[in-house]
Amino acid sequence: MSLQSPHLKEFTRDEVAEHCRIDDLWIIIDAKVYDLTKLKAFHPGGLSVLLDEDVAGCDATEAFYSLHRHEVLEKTQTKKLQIGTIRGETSKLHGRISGALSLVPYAEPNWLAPEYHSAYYSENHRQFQKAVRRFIDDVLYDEAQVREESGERPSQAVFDKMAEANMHAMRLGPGKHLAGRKLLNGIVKPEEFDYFHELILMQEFSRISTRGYGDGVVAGMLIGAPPLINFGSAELKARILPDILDGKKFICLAITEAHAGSDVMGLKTTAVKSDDGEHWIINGTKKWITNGTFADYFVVGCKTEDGFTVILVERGDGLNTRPIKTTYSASAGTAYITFEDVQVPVGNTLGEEGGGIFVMLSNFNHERFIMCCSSARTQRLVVEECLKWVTQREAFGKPLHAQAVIRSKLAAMISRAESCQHWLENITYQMCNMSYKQQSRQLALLKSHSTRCAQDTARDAVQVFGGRGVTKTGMGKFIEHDSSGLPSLPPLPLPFHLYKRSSLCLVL
Ligand code: HEM
Repeated sequence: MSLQSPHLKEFTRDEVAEHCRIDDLWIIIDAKVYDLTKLKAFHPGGLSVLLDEDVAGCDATEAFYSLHRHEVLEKTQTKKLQIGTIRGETSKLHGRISGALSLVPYAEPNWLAPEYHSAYYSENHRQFQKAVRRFIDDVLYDEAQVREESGERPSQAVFDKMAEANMHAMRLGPGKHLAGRKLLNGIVKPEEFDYFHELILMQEFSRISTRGYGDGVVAGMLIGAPPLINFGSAELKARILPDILDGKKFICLAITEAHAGSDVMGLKTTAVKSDDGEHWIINGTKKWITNGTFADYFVVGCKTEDGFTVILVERGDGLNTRPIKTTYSASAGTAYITFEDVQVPVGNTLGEEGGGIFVMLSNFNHERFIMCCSSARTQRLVVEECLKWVTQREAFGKPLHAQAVIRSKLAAMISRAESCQHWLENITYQMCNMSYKQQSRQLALLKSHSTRCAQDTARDAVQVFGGRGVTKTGMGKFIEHDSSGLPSLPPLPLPFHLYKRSSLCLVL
């Protein structure tokens, strides 16, 4: 049975060739016939390129793919331009297939490639990976691309679907917070969920390749909820945690200030006890707070009489948030926060009064782990984009990959991605078997290694893509996205801004 849409006709190549004029302009791309007569006035690449003698009325497949991403053909406006197909021929090229593995070499961690073996992953991990990929492709991917650009935060519909699968809870890693929850339709039992499941989850999330939206999907919870889980009172946890894990309420970590960032003891926000000793009165500011614009709860680092104390503040009188513009998308909800005589019950203190530094440090290992997962997977995406580009792009009469200098860069990128992934898997195995305290040194070293590799790979990718590596749309858009914010590293063909990505920063 033919799946061809009824409005599409069949043509021979000779018939298409007759339509090669400015007022009657057809082309063939991958056995599909497009009428570009109306597009020509709006084509971002201009008219003259469409009238070239090897484009107008011709098979422009190669010319098209050397300049456009496949997604251009998937847009509704482009689909309307298709008038038919070439008789006796079928299309061979397709875009992303939901849930599928990439066929580009090195685009997937090698435990997912059929020819490789791994001592770390069980059959359950493999089933879990398939289900998570399908979920992310179906539920998050398209919205992420649109909202990264518009700056809107992730929709409540996405949060709800994530909650239904218990994604929010799983993203916090193994632990008691999973108890009694049905994880991704029951694919893994809460007590069997381990750090490899978490690694898979984090890496599959990184594939959406939208930094702001990615952080908008509750990065605040990843760093804000652990202090509540580990140091909050039973009453506080029972009242607040379920709504957070169910995606109904949002929490963030509010430590950094305009005055001090990593110098936590230099913070100026104060919390002073009320005369009756029942409340904290908080005054001060916080800056660069991920998810702050939409959070309901703020885990706030304050200067107190005894030193540094962490307090959970609920959105209310005296607390105001406003968005601040950053290198990445406003989808992340990055905020500047002001506290003016904000009154908080003393029962909202997390951990000991004056013991805030311990509360903060206690989650660093896990944060490092998350960053290592994301950094290793993002490098692989860059490798995939580069491999696709050097294959389809021709320069000096041959594909880019025929140039030795390009092959050398690709080899270096691939080696870096492999080294980060394999060290990560080894550490993940240790995490499944070591105490939390024992894990810290290895994780800190891996984070340093992985983020440096990511910077080198971003720099090489910009060189492979040339001007497209600094262009927000088109072929190099993911490379620009990944490298924007990085400080210039010589020798570069063009100046570019370098990147400060939470998952790629160099702090140990
Ligand atoms: C279905 C047919 C086509 C559609 C819908 C289309 C659409 C587009 C779009 C959306 C862009 C902007 C890409 C971006 O930066 O995001 C673009 C750019 C461009 N297009 Fe097309 N195009 C088509 C066919 C062609 C063909 C056959 C050629 C001939 C070689 C061509 C040449 C170009 C050029 C030179 C650019 C500028 C590329 C750049 O800035 O790097 N287009 N086109």
